Amino acid sequence: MTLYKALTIAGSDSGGGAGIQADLKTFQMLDVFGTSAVTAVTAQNTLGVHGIYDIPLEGIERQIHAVLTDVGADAAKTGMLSQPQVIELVADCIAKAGLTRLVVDPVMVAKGGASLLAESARDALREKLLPLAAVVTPNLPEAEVITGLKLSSLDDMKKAAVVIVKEMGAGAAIVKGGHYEGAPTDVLYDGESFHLLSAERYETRHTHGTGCTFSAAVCAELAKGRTLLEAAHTAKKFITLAIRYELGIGGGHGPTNHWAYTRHGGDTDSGVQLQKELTTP
Ligand SMILES: Nc1ncnc2c1ncn2[C@@H]1O[C@H](COP(=O)(O)OP(=O)(O)O)[C@@H](O)[C@H]1O
Ligand SMILES: Cc1ncc(COP(=O)(O)OP(=O)(O)O)c(N)n1
Repeated sequence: MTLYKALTIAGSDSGGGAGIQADLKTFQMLDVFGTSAVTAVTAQNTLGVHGIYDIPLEGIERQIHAVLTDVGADAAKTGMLSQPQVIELVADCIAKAGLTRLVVDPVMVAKGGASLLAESARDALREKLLPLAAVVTPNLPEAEVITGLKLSSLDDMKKAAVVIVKEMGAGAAIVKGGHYEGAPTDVLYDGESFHLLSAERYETRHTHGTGCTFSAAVCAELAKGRTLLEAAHTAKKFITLAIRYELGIGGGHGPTNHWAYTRHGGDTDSGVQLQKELTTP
């Protein structure tokens, strides 16, 4: 059996629902060996973020170096990067390592409202990291910040995806529709065509870490050599089931269920629709 490996460069969530913890659980459930470089430690639970402790730059660089020079990585993803210097360092490490299967989840704000990326880091994100990404996975508010566009329709989401790819140099973009009212439809643009990934919306407060889990699933599938479309389709099924089969943990925004995809017949039971769009915005 071939062993595939993926590296996550992100923040630690002590509550286990988002960040490094969500990424490693997702890699494991999708049969990919996970490694990590922690950028910041958060004291966090389902009720919110109670403290943020940044890891010194040298510590981040050494973790990435230790992983890449020995274990290796077939793909990598980034999550909470906190500060502009961290983005610059991570971009430099990724470029030097020649890692091309890179998923950038441009984490900015946690569900409870805590800021996970300094405003001063936004330019570095756009200029240094996005051009290295095979795919960028912003939610609606993140896509608005990155592009400066106001997004209130599927057509707007398509326009934002085009800007991220054509003007900012990312290989592809998946603008996620979890914050959009109605069915949670995500727009994938790969520089040529659009695909819509849609599913039923589940009314639940247990959606902490949905973005981390989704992007980690894309990363795991890319590590196995799947195409971006295949990876996004699996990731959408993974997150849809993880939300549907909620665990009911904690008194606030609880974590999603990382076991659900394998325990509930992921490929048959998710109800996810993948549709190629024939119109352009
Ligand atoms: N209530 C929900 N029901 C079903 N799918 C959802 C729900 N909320 C989010 N999703 C899906 O979860 C994934 C993560 O999206 P989103 O919540 O927008 O990201 P983030 O956690 O970065 O804010 C997307 O595929 C989105 O469509
Ligand atoms: C350490 C850490 N990283 C990322 C997030 C944000 O995760 P996300 O998947 O966007 O989910 P929500 O926090 O929005 O539920 C985080 N909270 N902590």
